[in-house]
Amino acid sequence: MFSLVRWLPQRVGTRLLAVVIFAIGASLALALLAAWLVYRDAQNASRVLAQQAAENLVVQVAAQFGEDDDLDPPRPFERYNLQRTLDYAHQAKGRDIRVFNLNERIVVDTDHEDIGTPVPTAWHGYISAAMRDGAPVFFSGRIAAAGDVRQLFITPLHNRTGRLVGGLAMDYTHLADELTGTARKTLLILSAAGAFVLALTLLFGLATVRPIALAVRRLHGATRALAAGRPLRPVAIEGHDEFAGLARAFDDMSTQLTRSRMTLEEEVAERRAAQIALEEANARLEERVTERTAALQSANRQLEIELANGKEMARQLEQLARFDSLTGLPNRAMFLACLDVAVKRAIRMGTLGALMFIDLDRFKSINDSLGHATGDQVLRQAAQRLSGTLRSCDMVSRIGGDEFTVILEELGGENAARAVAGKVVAAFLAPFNIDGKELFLSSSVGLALFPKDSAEPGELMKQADFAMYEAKTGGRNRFALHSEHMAQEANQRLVMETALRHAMERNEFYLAYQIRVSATDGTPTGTEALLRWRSPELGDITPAEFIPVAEHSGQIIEIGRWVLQQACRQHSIWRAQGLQPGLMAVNISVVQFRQAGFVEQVAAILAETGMKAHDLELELTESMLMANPENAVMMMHALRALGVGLAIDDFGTGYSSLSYLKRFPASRIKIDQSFVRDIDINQEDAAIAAAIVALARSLNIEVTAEGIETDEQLAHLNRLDCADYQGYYFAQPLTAEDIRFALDATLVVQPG
Ligand SMILES: Nc1nc2c(ncn2[C@@H]2O[C@@H]3COP(=O)(O)O[C@H]4[C@@H](O)[C@H](n5cnc6c(=O)[nH]c(N)nc65)O[C@@H]4COP(=O)(O)O[C@H]3[C@H]2O)c(=O)[nH]1
Repeated sequence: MFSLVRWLPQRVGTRLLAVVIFAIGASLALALLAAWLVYRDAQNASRVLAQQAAENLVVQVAAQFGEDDDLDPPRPFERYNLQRTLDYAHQAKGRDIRVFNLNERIVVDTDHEDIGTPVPTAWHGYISAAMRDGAPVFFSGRIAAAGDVRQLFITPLHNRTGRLVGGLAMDYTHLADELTGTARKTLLILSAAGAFVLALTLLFGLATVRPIALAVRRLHGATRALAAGRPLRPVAIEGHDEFAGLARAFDDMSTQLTRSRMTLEEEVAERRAAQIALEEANARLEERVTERTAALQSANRQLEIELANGKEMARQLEQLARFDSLTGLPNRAMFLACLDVAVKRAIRMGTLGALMFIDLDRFKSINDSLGHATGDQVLRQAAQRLSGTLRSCDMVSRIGGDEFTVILEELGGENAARAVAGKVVAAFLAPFNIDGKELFLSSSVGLALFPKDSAEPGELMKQADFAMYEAKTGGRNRFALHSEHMAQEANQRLVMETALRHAMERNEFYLAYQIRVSATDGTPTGTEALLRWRSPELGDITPAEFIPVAEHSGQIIEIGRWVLQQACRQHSIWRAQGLQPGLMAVNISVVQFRQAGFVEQVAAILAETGMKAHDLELELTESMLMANPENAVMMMHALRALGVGLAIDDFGTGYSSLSYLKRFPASRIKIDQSFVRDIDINQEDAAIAAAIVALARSLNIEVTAEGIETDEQLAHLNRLDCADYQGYYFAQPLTAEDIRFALDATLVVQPG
């Protein structure tokens, strides 16, 4: 049975099943209706028959008593007749009948035992209805309390005059059973069959519809989820029916869909990312395009401005290329071009021209001490002064620094050139007024004539330069004309410069040492290292000759370091030999002093040679310090910090301001030879020497007098308060070897 129930839904569609159930139900309902109708008709028929029988009986009963007779109580005869009539009816037709009076007491009954008993109380209502309506009333009820339910009817009973005298109750169950028995059985069978079929159908329906509904609900839910785009879950209907097949197909489709959706989502995500990246790249591109456009526009504007300014700039560039921006005078390039033309013209025209080189004396120290702004103003005023002094046809140029040139053409003769040079020198005698301050400068002028001295511009320049150098070394504030002698000198300088280049590597230098002695007891207090150059080609050359050349060429830096190293090393050797060399004085050039890292160089040499710093004394010239006093003070402090002594050489020649002297941390002052030379015969020199000593003493600075040659000089100096003496009087500069012996000897100071 159950396997059938399970099998059926697999083969029958839900709708078909519903139709079948409906058809079976409808057929059963129709059959039941038909049976019920038959049963009802049979029942009605039994009632009609029963009523007819009752009416006959009533007629028969009524016929048994008189016209006005009553049934309460019935007369015996009447009762007898009535009883017989009923008994006959009972016997003939099997009908159970009773007659009751108006008091509802049974007066005649086919069941004799009930006569005289009241009718059952349950009948009262039906009796009243029948009496009131005058018509029979059918009902189901019990005759005895413990009896079966019977089909009964009650009908009123009248006597012959028509007066109501009681009622008649008849049990027509047999009749009804006869007529309705078949119909009732049919109805029962149909009902039972219908109930069974319906129950079976319901069971089938439930067994069939439930899984179907469940499957349909799951599938429906899944399709709705699919339609709404929600995540899909497996429908998972087991079995082999259409729903299971559909569910599998649906699950397969869901899996495919999920995969393709995931792929699609990935693709969408990738595309979205790509789109975002593209949009960002686009935005960046746009930004850059905007920036570039702005930059291009700006560059374009700039270009337009530059183009507009182009001509002006070209003009300015040309100006810059040919003219000096500070003074507005022609520059070196322009000057050279003009000189070339001037020389050629002079040759062609047979005239005389002159090239004038002008150098401003003391300009460097003004520039260093008062600053470049002041220096620039001086240069501008110098340019104006020159231009104002000369004729407009004379070409004034500035060729660099404080160097000016003038080209003079068509001169009457050599004297004319001298006259112009004299005018230039005179022009610089007047002070320069810079920001309310008066500055005194002078000029050194060199002259070369063309084509007389040379027809070659380069050579002319050199000649004029040498002449200017000559004027400068000759005491400044003057002019000098180029001469053969000068040319020779210049040539010699050139030769010397060339020879100097090889002097170091060929070991042509050596040091001489001049002893310095104590002014009180004449014992050696130190030595001064003096540089010597013995050139194989040029012979012995004095420092006074070659040091300016070495300074000019810059070779002095290398040479000076060598001197310092050599002197310190020698000092250490003497010490190692057990001598007491005292101080070692070493001359320092202005070029060395200005050199960056000079202090470090001194420290390194001391360390390298093992010499004690306090045994070393560096000699600096007064003019060197005054060239840039501020810087000099700084440098001197740094050197003193090393422990090195500092002597101001040639003191008295450099116009030191006393205020500066106070600030220079010098440990010694050397009175220049020029004051010592005539100290015994020249009162002024003697006074200056005395003043220097007094000043130094007041500043607690030691004094050395140098260049002492005679007893007279010494005698005069002995009256002053010098610490040391130095000069040929005591010792010539000697070789290191000779110094060894000299250091041992005690030199006696001759009293004046
Ligand atoms: N007439 C006379 N002269 C005397 C007497 N006693 C010494 N002298 C000379 O006077 C000079 C003294 O040196 P200075 O004043 O520093 O003057 C030095 C110094 O300024 C410079 N010099 C010498 N050696 C060096 C050096 O190594 N480096 C630098 N930068 N300059 C040096 O050259 C100058 C000349 O040096 P030198 O020719 O050696 O000349 C030396 C010395 O020989 C004397 O009694 N009478």
